[in-house]
Amino acid sequence: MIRLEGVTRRFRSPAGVRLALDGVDLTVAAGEVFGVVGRSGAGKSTLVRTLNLLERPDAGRVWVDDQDLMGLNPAALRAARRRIGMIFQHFNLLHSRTIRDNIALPLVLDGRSRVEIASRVDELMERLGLIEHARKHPAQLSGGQKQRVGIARALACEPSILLCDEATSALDPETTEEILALLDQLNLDLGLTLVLITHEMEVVRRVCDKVAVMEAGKIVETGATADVFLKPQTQATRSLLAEGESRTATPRPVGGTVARLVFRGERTFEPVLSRVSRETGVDHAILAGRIGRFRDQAYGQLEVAFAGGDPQVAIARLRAEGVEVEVVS
Ligand SMILES: Nc1ncnc2c1ncn2[C@@H]1O[C@H](COP(=O)(O)OP(=O)(O)OP(=O)(O)O)[C@@H](O)[C@H]1O
Repeated sequence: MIRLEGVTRRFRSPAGVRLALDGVDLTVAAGEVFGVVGRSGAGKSTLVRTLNLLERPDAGRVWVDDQDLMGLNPAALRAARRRIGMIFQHFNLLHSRTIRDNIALPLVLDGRSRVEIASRVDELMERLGLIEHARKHPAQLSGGQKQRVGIARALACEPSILLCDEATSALDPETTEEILALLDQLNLDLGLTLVLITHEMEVVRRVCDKVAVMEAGKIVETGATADVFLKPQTQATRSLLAEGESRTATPRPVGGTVARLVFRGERTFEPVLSRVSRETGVDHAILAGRIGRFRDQAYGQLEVAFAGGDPQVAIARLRAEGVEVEVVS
């Protein structure tokens, strides 16, 4: 479990004082996959670096597994940090060392015996499909393979938490999917708590149970990913979600009632809209739409203009069928 209370971090530079974190409260439950999103400069990296005190807050508290990290002496903090692994956008591997030695490094620093190190590294290379690369150097591996090495190294001391700072941002879409599937599996197999910092909304949709949206050093919205993404409450979230949306054209103005419909789970695959149309005599034109998956459920979003009959009757029927309806105009 991770808990931040009133965490504040200021940076002083010739340009003045920058408030990177402004009284952040955050709770991440054990075993959760938690995403943190926001624009460049919102404070995401600073936030994730406070979780292991790589960045020491100026004010506030940081608890990890019921330990107050700010109150620990240096030796106790080093021990606590072993329970918190971290992976990075550019992998941060040692280029002069072999893959095997890169993975072994945290165990060597922790003073483990040679026998224990050998057996743990073998186990990690096996789990992450790296056996054939053991004697290679990082430069000989693809981006996806390097991130696997990063993950193996981060898992070496059996952490309960893995912090992922833009871990897929340097990877192509196919490799991103492969690494996300791996993180998803590690969460399920090991009960590992994951905190993912990302600017890619699709990453959050794909793997995160919960999400926090940051703006100017504050968390402006947080909750279950499906709730936050399907019913955003702040402009910051709406504009992040709107980026990369493919709207071929601004819809031509239409008369009548326009509504946004949200289908979740099994509803996504049922012909609810056409059934309601047929039974109520209310037609609809589809103005915009999207279907996809969150980690735990499918979803569909449609913007429709109702035509003919009584739109209120159709809306009441859709709601009775479990479709969420928001009337736009
Ligand atoms: N070491 C530092 N010295 C001075 N200012 C800093 C430092 N680290 C971060 N900042 C400032 O704090 C703010 C938050 O930065 P941070 O890197 O946490 O944002 P971010 O959301 O991770 O952005 P990005 O996605 O671009 O990495 C920014 O205004 C940044 O310029």
